[in-house]
Amino acid sequence: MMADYTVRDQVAVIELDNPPVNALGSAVRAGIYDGIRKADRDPNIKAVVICGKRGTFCAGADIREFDGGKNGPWITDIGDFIDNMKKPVVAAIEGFALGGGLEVALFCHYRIALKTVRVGQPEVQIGLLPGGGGTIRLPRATGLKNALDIITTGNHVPAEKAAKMGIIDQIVTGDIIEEGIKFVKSKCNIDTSLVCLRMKTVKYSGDLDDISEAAMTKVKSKFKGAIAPIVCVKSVINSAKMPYEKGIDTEKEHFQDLRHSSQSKAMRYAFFAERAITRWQLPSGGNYKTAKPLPVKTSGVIGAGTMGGGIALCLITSGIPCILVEQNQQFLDKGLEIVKAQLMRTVQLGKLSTEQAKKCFTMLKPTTNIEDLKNVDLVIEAVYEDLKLKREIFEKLDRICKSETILCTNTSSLHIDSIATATKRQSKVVGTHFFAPSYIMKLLENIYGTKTSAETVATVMKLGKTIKKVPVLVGSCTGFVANRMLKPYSEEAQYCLEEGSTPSIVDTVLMDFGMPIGNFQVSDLSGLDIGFRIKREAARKAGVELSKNSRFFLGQRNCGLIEKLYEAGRMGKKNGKGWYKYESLNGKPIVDPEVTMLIEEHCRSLGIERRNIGSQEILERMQYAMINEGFKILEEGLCTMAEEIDVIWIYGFSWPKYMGGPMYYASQIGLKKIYEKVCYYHKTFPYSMHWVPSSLLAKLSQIDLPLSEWGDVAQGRKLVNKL
Ligand SMILES: CC/C=C\C/C=C/C(=O)SCCNC(=O)CCNC(=O)[C@H](O)C(C)(C)COP(=O)(O)OP(=O)(O)OC[C@H]1O[C@@H](n2cnc3c(N)ncnc32)[C@H](O)[C@@H]1OP(=O)(O)O
Repeated sequence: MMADYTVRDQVAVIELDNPPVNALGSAVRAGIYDGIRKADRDPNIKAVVICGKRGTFCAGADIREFDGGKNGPWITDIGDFIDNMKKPVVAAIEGFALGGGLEVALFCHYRIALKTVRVGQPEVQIGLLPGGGGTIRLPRATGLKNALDIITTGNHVPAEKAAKMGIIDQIVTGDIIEEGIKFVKSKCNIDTSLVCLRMKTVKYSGDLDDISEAAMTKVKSKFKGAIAPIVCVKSVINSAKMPYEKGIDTEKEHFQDLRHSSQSKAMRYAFFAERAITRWQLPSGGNYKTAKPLPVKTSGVIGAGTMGGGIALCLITSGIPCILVEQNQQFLDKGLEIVKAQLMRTVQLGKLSTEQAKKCFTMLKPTTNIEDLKNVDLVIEAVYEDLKLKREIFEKLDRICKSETILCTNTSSLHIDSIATATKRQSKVVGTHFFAPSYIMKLLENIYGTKTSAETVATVMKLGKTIKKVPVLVGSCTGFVANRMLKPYSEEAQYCLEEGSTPSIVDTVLMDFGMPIGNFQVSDLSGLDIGFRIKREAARKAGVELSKNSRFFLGQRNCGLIEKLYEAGRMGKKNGKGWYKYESLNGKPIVDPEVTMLIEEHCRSLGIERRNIGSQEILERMQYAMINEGFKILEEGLCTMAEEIDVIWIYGFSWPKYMGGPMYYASQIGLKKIYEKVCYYHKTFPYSMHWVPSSLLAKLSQIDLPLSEWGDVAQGRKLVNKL
C-alpha cells in the first residue's frame, strides 16, 4: 500500500507515500480507500487525518498512469465514502495539494495548511479537467467565479489566498500531523454532514448562461485551439446546473474523453519533456548530476537596449542585484525608462505590488563604467550582434572581472568559441540566448562552447530556473537550435509567396494549425531590417554581392523579397508597414495591396510563374523543412534528445503545447511519411540545402522507435542495425 496507516491518540493518520511527489497512482488511491474504511470500522478511532510524506501532500494523479489502464478504486469512491462518515476527516496539507491531491482534500470535511502551501487544479495544463470531482466540489467550496478562474488557468493558489477563498479552513504553523490531530479532535462532536461539500450549494451572482458565455469567450481567446479549457468551463457550470451526482458522472465522462484526446497526450508528453531536458549532459562527460552550480549573488548586464533591459529585469525581479552597463548616459537613461515601464506593466498586471516593484528597482545599479563589474559573479553581455564588438567586450571583461566570474553572451547566432577565445577563461564563457521580449519569453537557450566547463553550464542552467525561464542546453552552431530551425521554416514561407501565396494566406494557415501568430507577423514585429541585415552580413562574410534580383545566393535558392520590401522603406510594425500595414503601433496587421503588387512584380521580373498553393503544401513545406533540420541537429549531437527541440519550440516560438512540439508532431505523422515528403521536396527544390534529407531521419524512418530513443540512436547509444 502506498499510504501508511498509523494510529495516534485515537486518530487514524493516513500518510500518502509515493516518492517524489506522492502522486495519486492506483496503489495510493487503494491505500487511502482502505485506510478510511479501516478507520471507520474501528470503534477506537474517533477521527482521521490525511497527509503526505516528504513535506508534500500530493501533486495529483500519477500522470504516467493515464496512458495505461491501471485500475484501483476511482478517486471519487474515496469522496463518496468520506461523505457518509460520521467521524471527521481533515486534510493536513504541506507543500502542494494539486489536481487529484486537492480533490482528495476537498473530499475531507476540513482542510488545514501551512502558510507555504500551494493548492490548485492544474489539469487543464495537461489537456484534462479535474476528473475527481474538482469541477463540482471546488465551486461548492469557493463559489463559481473563483472555481472557474482556478480550473481554467491551472494557476497555483497560495495558502492564505486559498483560505480567504474558503478552500482552506485554517492556516497553521508547526508540525502538520500534530496540528491535524489537534484540529480534528476538536471536531469530534460535530455533525459531519454540515461540513460536507457535497451538501453545499454553489454560490454565484448573475445569470448562469451569461457567466457561462463570458467564461467561454475568455478561454477561447486566451487558449486558442485548446479543448480542455472549454470542457472545464462546461463542467464547472454543471456544478451549479445539475444535482451533485449528475455533475460528477458528467465530469467523469468528460475526463475520459479528454484523457484519450490527442491534445492531452501531447501535453502530457510536453510535461515530461520539460523535466527530461533538465537531465543535461556535455559531450565531455559532465552532467547535471556531477556538476555543481556556482552561486550567483550579484550580476551584471552589458547593453541596456530592449534585450539587455529585459534581462536585467529578469534578474532583479528574481532577487539578484544587477549592474546595468551602457556606453553613454543617454543610452543608459533610455534603457532605464524601458525597465521602469516594464516594471509598471508588471504592477498593472498584478504580478508585483508597487512596493515590490520599488524594491526591485533599487537592486538595479545603472552605470557607464564597465569597471563596476569587477566583483560580480556573472555577467550577461547583450549588445548587438557584432563579433568584433563582442570580442572586445569579452577581452575587457576578462581583464576586469574576478577570476571566478562567469561570462555569458546573449548571442542569437555567433559561435561561442569565436567569442570565448577573446578571453583566457574559456571554461567560464557560455551562451545565454534570451528570446524577445526577454522579460516575457520563457525560453533560455544555453549554449556550451568547446571549453565551457560543466560547472559553468550547471550555473546557467540553475540561473535559468531561478529567473523563471525554461533553460535548455544546446551545442554551438550558427543560429544554435532555435534560429537554425527557424531559418528553413521562414525561407519556405517566402518561397511560397514567390510561387503564388500571400503573407496573410501563409499566416492564416499557421494560425489555423495553432501557432499564436504567423511567420510574416513575427517578421513585422522583429523588423524587416533585421532579416535584411542578417542576409547582408552573410553576403559580406562570403565576399559576394547581395542581389535582390537573383534567384540564387551562395549557391542556394534565394528570395529577394525582404530586400525589396526593405528598399521600399517597409521596416515592419515599427514604421507601420512591412509584410502588412498597421494603423498604429498596437494595431492589427492589415493586408496591403501594395505588398501584393510588389510580390507580383517581383515574380514577373524574375519569370516566376505563380500558382495556387494549398494550405497543406504551405504547412508541409514550412514544417517538414524545419523538422528535417531538427533531425540534423540531433544527428550532429547539438541536442542530446528530441525533447529539447520540442521544448525550444514551445517556449521560444509558442508552438502549441497541445501539439507537443515539432518532433512530437513528426512522431504522430510518422517518420516514414515525413522522410518521403522531404525526399520529394528535395527533388522538387534541389537548390535548397534544407531539403537534403537528414541521414538520421532516413535511418529512423525505417524502424519504429519511440521519440524518447531518437537521441540515443543519434548518439550511438542505441545501434539500430542490431535491432
Ligand atoms: C485518479 C485521478 C483521476 C482524475 C483526476 C485527477 C487528475 C490529476 O490530478 S492530473 C495531475 C495534476 N497535477 C499536476 O499537473 C501537477 C504536476 N506536477 C507539478 O506541477 C510539479 O511537479 C510540482 C509543482 C508538483 C513540483 O515541481 P518541482 O518541485 O519543480 O518538481 P518536478 O516538476 O521536477 O517533479 C519532480 C518529479 O515528479 C514527477 N511528477 C510530478 N508530478 C507528477 C504527477 N502528477 N504524476 C507523475 N509524476 C509527477 C516529475 O515528472 C518529476 O519526475 P521526473 O524528473 O522523473 O520526470
